[in-house]
Amino acid sequence: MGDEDWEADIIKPHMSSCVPVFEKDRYSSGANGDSFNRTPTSSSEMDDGPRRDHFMSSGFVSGRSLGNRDSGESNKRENPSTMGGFGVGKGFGNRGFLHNKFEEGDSSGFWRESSNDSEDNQARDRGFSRRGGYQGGNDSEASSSSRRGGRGSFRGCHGGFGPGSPSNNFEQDEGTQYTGGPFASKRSTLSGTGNGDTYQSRSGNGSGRGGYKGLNEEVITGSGKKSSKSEAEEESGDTQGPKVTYIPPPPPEDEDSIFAHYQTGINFDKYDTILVEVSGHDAPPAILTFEEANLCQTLNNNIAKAGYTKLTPVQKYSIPIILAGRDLMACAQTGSGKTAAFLLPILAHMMRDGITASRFKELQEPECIIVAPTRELVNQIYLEARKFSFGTCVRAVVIYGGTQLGHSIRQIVQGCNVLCATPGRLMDIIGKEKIGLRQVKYLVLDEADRMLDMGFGPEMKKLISSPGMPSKEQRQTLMFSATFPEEIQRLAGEFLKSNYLFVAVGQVGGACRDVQQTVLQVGQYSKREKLVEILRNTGDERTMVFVETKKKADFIATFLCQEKISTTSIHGDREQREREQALGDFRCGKCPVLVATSVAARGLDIENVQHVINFDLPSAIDEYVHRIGRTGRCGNTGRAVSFFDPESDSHIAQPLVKILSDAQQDVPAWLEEIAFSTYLPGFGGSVRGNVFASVDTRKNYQGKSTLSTVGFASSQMPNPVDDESWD
Ligand SMILES: Nc1ncnc2c1ncn2[C@@H]1O[C@H](COP(=O)(O)OP(=O)(O)OP(=O)(O)O)[C@@H](O)[C@H]1O
Repeated sequence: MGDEDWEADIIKPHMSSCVPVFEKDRYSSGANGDSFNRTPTSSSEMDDGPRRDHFMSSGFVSGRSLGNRDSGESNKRENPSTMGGFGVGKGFGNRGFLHNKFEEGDSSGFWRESSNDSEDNQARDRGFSRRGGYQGGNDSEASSSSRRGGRGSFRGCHGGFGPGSPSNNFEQDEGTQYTGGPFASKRSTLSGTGNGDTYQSRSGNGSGRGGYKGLNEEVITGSGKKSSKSEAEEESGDTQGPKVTYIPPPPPEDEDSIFAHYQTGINFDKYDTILVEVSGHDAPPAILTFEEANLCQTLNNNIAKAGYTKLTPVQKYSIPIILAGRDLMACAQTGSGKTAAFLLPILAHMMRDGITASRFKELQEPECIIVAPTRELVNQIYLEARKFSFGTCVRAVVIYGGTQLGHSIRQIVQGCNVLCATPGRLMDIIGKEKIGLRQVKYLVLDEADRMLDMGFGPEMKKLISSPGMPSKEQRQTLMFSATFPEEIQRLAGEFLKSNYLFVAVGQVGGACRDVQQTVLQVGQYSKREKLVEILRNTGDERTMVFVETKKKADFIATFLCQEKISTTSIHGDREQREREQALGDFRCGKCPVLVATSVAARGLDIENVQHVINFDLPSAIDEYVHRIGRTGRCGNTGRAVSFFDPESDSHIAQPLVKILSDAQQDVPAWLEEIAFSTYLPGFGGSVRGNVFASVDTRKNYQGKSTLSTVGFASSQMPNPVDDESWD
């Protein structure tokens, strides 16, 4: 099979016609076998048979098996951007209205699979074909449950194109979808029965997600859920299927490790020039220094030990707002310190108000619950919470899916004041009555737009209506993200008091300007070659390569290993142990290349990621913003290169041009042309992921800007205008 066919072929029912030789020992695990950083043991391995076939086979065989051993602000807002504009001198100019070659709904393009990597759902897959790296088509695990059966059969096929009956095993329940033309909303899912020999289209119901694609959620049914089982059940591993036994290693306890941090970059001081807008009534003045926050001594010590000397803009504005007890929706660029912006004032309040010191109890009642969409991210937030609460009686706990439920419970019963959790595991633990909600004073939704969208929104609604959860009037609810599409902002109203404040640092949804963005036109079939070329030039620079599907992540990771580029991968089909190992290998530089799906797009704060490559562009522009935000953090500079394939990516051309323009990046003329040719007059409207909420959307309710704008330092804060009309 030719290179060109590999992606198309994996979605064809005649897949069995491609039965590459399974080379079980090709990449036998080394002592440290959790990553892909192996090279073929002999050159002949690279040469047996056509090279492309070789990649194909080992990509899916070895990729799977390898990876799966258990083993001051300015006083005004700058250039407020107008929606739908392509400003900053990079407009469409006189390009004329070209014939739209990639018309909407034109499904002649390529199929594309959704990677469906919503983190909380991956546990359902654990223990399957990956164990031992190989299973035949008639995967014995397929019988463990009907649902698992379906998966098992697919995995059998996926896991090695083995000697079973792969022709019957084409089944994918992960939301494979067509991408037609621009703004394609057709979302078809190849699904199947236990035998997996049927295509079952789910197009039309938009998978309950309003027909947009690409956020990698797995929770997709007409009711907004993918399967009849709750995410919590799937995540816990406590229902059907093999029990999850993974217990994550405890983080280092020594002070040096707890306070380890990386340096702020040369552009950290430039944060001061970013313009900030605060909307809502009676916003407290911003603070300029940590001292002004009047935090307790222990917190101040911890801040100093963490190496923080200066506040970032989102911290300057959010800390006093939270200290004043107000609800908040804050939008600030990636890597600009949102985590400390909510943790510090919450901890300060807890210290001030006094908390029940941690002690063993079967039912714990935390004062603060922080939810975030991915396991790795909640873990990271937990480490920050642990750092800032060091030496206090506040005990932070983290729980997330893919780990042993008993382990989560054991962590909790020892005492829990601040609970960092993924939604599924949280609901599970609440259901098991290990967590009571009556004492919750602070509810934080990090990556809030993601937490409120169709994937997690239902869980979040369940959470706020769970027995005991104080009403929004009685708790403080805080939402943070780098992106806040309009429709999500509207949904947020249900969670927030009506007088919540909205902080916008820079352009809402804008990309971090410290990231140099390049878009290259690369056809589907040239992407790998281009990728290798770039990686050879970047040498040991830490690089994240984003792809759209889990399978492709394995495939590309294996391919890169074959090219002798030390690579690991992270995606939702990997076991939690493997995900953490992969991240560890990437963090420490053992594998300088991490191939990832969007599961790693948000929040991850990894030192020295110099480079992000969008091998596949995401479907939604907000995802793009988060992905490239893995580099250029905390004042450091970074680079992002995106492969744009006009056949499949034209739907994102328009918002991409806007993101580039707003970040004062060069916009290639060809991209402008594509964007213009796919121009939708209503752009800025309702196509999910292409929405730019340049403001607090409460303004838009009135069709006029009626909110106070207080982008001022504390001493210059004007009185907010009276505006009761919108709340
Ligand atoms: N005031 C500060 N001084 C120095 N470093 C800081 C400061 N605030 C945050 N940092 C560091 O900056 C890095 C990025 O912070 P953080 O992860 O909170 O960003 P974020 O805005 O939440 O990003 P994302 O949108 O990607 O989630 C972290 O390593 C954090 O420790």
